[in-house]
Amino acid sequence: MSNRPRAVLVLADGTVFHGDSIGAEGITIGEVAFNTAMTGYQEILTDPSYCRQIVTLTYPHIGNTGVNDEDIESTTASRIIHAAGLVVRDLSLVTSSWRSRHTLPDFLKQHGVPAIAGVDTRKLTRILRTKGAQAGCIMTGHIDETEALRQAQAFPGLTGMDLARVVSCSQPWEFSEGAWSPETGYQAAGESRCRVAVLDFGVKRAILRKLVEHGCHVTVYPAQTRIDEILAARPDGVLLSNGPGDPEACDYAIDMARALLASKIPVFGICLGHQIIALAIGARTIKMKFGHHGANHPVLDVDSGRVMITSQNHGFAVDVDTLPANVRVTHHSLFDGSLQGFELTDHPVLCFQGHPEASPGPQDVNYLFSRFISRIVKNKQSA
Ligand SMILES: NC(=O)CC[C@H](N)C(=O)O
Repeated sequence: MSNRPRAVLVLADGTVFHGDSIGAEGITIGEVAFNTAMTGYQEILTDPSYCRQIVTLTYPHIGNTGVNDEDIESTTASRIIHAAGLVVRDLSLVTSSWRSRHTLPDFLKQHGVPAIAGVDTRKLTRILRTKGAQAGCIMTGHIDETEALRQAQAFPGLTGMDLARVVSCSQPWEFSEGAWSPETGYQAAGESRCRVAVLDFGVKRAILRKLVEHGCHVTVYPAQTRIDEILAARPDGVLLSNGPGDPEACDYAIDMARALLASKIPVFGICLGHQIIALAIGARTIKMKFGHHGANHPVLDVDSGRVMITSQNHGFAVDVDTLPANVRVTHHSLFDGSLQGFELTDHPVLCFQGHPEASPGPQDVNYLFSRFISRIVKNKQSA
């Protein structure tokens, strides 16, 4: 037994896991999700899409490379870690990376996020896979298991929760950071070829960087920005970002997307953005049993017949049976057949459920950014 302070993770079904506290002291509740990525705990913790979720990493040894200043996905200085809590099997005793600035426990403490180590994450994952996603509570400091169970059971669940407006920025702002290289760090934006408006539902920095890398001048807008304000800025393309919570609860974004589709501006929807566009055209979304969270999910690119290994993080999905006739399915999951990508036959719109920007994960579907930019260039030429 270690001499670290104790912690418990209590699931809403009453299962109790004992372990060590490796983060902030206190209590946190959220939906417990498991992520199978072998690397990238820093990107995962700071991805705004994990708001109100307690992340369990199935890879057993976590913290080895510490935390650096570059791999933070959050765009807001006021909230760096978005995950509600962290569950790991084994915390590395040693931190080693030339970029490391903090240890993982120090980072968690600094940002007030409770975390537990020493948990049998295989057992936990099997429970989540078998019974489906459920709420949980991590409690550290003074531990009262009955109270932790009460709190876990009181979590209302992510269905119906609009979290995009919670994590979004409050003012429009410009982003100009390009790709990272070990020699130069993040490169400054070069000359821009087009102007892209990004609707921030909880956007990851990696998405913004990809746009800059492709020669876009990027303006980021709050989730509830009115369509007139976006169109008044005359963007050449619009990106609807990833984000946390239930897409169906984002009625303002669905209305905005519907109005956007009435224009002929090229649109790219990623993850929550993909779901919002699907809702705007009359399809439905459903809560998945335990979602897709990982960096090794095979997805079929229907056009090329090639299998892409993708980064995924979603708990809701578009119901493929509710798609209208003007949808052309471009990608589907080879794990469970769920919809992964579509285009519209009557509008330059492309949508992807996974994460083409990776971060963490493979870069196989990076080509969607080039496709979006070539649509923009084509549209500009024909205007
Ligand atoms: N990464 C995302 O954008 C997630 C989208 C949505 N919140 C879901 O869980 O399905």
